[in-house]
Amino acid sequence: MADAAVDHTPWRAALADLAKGVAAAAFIGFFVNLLYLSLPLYQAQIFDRVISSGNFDTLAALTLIVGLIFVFQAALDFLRSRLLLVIAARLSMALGGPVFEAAVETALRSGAASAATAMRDLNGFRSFVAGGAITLPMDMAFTPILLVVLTLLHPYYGVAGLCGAALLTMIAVTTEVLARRPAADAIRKNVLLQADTANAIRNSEVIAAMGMLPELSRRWRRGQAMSLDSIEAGGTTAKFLASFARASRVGLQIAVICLGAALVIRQEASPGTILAAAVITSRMLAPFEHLIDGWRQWVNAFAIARRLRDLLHDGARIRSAARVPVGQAMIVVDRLSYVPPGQEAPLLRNVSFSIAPGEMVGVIGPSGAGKSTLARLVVGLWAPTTGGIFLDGQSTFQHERASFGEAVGYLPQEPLLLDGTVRENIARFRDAPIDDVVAAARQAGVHDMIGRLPKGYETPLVDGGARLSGGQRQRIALARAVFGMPKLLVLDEPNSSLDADGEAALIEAVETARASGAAVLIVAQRMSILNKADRLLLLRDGAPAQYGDKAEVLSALGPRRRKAAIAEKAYLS
Ligand SMILES: Nc1ncnc2c1ncn2[C@@H]1O[C@H](COP(=O)(O)OP(=O)(O)OP(=O)(O)O)[C@@H](O)[C@H]1O
Repeated sequence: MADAAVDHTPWRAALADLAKGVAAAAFIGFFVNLLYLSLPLYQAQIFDRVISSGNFDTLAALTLIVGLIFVFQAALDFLRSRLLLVIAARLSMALGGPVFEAAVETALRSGAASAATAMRDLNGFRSFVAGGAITLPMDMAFTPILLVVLTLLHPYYGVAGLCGAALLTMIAVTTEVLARRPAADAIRKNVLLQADTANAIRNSEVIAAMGMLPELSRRWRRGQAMSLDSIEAGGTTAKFLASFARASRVGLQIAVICLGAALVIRQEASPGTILAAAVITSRMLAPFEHLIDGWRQWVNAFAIARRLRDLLHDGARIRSAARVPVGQAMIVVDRLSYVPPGQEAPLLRNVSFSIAPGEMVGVIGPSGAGKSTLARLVVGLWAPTTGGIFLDGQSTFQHERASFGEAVGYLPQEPLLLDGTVRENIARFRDAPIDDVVAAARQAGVHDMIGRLPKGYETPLVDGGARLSGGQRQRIALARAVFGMPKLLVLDEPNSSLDADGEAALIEAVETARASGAAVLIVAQRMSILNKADRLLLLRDGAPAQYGDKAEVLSALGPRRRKAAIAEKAYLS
């Protein structure tokens, strides 16, 4: 795997942009915090100057100044929040596309759940940046200044503030230690529960038809109870310690007032310092109180950032980024073996064959022999473990996807369509002229069927075309596969849902593709289409049992399969 292709650009660029934005927010935050000091200073002046002198002009002037300061401070505070919202949106915009692409790519190897996690992570990271927690370190960085002011009022106030900060930090650390495991457990169980829900919704027809809902509902409620248990276990501890922290902050304020009163009685401090010290202590301890919740958010944000970085790294690493147009429709499969990641037994062993332009090779074999696995490897969804698959001399796995996709048509065994119109689906969501779309539909023999849909080519499809019949879906997916006259056509059981008419249309579509010089690989059970193949490959347990001339391979199939082929031919004719 070419490490030279490693691309950190989107992640690094987004982090650099984030760092700049956060630095600007920190700069504004410094003044927001600084201006808060005007309140205790105002209080001290009122007590020590205005009340003793009884001067109303001084009172009015001080009040006006402090009022203006607070208006300015509120404006700065709003500016900081707004800036964080903008940075979060920019981060989302910058990473959205790359994360989406990497998530879809990763789903090929790690399944749909990991892709869904990636999109949730991106959202979580955006909320973290937009929310208050990201400013926590900035607010805490102001603590030394507040401590100095407290100490200047009287060293004992400084000592009290320092003790308060230490106590609240200890509470935050204890909360993190005690609640971390149950919180992680609750998140894990909740993800499973969500997957269970999505699965049930996807299979709602089967569930309703066979009355499986009560049992599934019981299973879901068991999962929900377990998830709630974990939430409660972690939540109770965290809530108790958060209440304790809140009470401690109020208690510390009372302690500072009490300390101030004692200092005034002993004439070591002026009365004005009492309220000023209480307000500054409260302000200084606020971020430490939020540390209990903020800590968790920072830990989560770090975990999310690591996952997103790895996802973008892995997603970008696996394919080449350079466009290489496919010239000749020559596909070569060379001593191909495939072992799925994390497994030991190979699904395919030592498979070799080639297809020249205009040729067709059929793949047959019993269920589970590895036919679909071979089709997926040929279109470069997975990386071969050993050996290779080359289209026009380039590895089908490493090939840059857009230029590869322009030359390839693929019809998977379970052809799902995407949400969008029939036209968009056939055109693979490219901005293609309608003539090309109609040409592909005609080639797949589906033009008339589309004409009978409510809005013809503009009919919107939802849930992967769930409201179409299996045969309709398969034929629209065939039109999508032959769209743009691909040079390599890989069809995995393209006739599994087709009637005789559909089968005839399929044969015609494949013949047209071959006549235009396409190489065709077809996985099929029925002989009608296989009769058109130049050569057959018989797979058994992932290994080639027979490869070559059609008649030779069929003779190796045994009498039962031959009899079935003859009966099928009679039915179709
Ligand atoms: N991602 C995967 N990880 C592990 N095993 C897999 C994976 N995909 C398929 N398999 C296994 O590989 C074997 C071959 O599957 P494949 O779908 O290629 O068979 P097939 O010949 O197409 O069967 P059928 O005719 O029933 O479609 C099966 O045993 C299947 O369970």
